[in-house]
Amino acid sequence: MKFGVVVFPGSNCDADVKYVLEEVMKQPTDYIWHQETSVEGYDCIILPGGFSYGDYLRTGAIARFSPIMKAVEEFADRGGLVLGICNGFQILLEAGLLPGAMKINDDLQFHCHYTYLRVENNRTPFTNLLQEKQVIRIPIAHGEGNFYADEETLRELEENGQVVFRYCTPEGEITPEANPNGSVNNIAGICNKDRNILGMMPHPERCAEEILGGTDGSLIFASILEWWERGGKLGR
Ligand SMILES: NC(=O)CC[C@H](N)C(=O)O
Repeated sequence: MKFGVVVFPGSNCDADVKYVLEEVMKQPTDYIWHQETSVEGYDCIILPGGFSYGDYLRTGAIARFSPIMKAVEEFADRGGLVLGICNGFQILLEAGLLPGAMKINDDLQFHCHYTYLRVENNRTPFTNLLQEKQVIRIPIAHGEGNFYADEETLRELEENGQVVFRYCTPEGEITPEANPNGSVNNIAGICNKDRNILGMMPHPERCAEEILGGTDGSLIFASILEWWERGGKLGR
């Protein structure tokens, strides 16, 4: 399976993602500079974390106009897998590839620490090796992760099973205390209706090896490979 990691000016998790895909998951992986106009030859595109364009205006608001984003959108329209991590999630929202918007964390602080996530939907290419309601531990690092959607959009997200991860306690309870940024309904990650696009604020690439203190992140990448090996089908 061939991965492409898009590099925007200000991306800073691109090398981490490439390292995990190549060294831990053993998959061929290229960087794709944001001024490229094609993603041909790739099976999964990752928009990594960072501070594209210095987070000016709003996070992701400028990067969404990078030439590569048109190719990413067409790739996603054809059913291609797209994973946006943190700033990548923010870019997907700004690009309209996922619904909703990101606000500054409600305490105005940058949060950089582990969080617990409850898996709300394991019937996606990104979560098929996880159990429904399984609690995983993945770190966040952001100042603008306060996901917001209007009532109608939120209802649709919930009804369609598009909420993939929620911040929770270590026991899997959804509480305000477990929510690091004020995100509506404790949402940490969502997918599109077709489930081939996932945006998540936590960083799976930062916990894919024991030496880094956790391996839960590797389950996301392993799920993608599993899905691919099944010929792009879900279910066990
Ligand atoms: N780790 C990231 O992707 C970073 C941050 C992001 N741009 C923010 O909200 O602060």
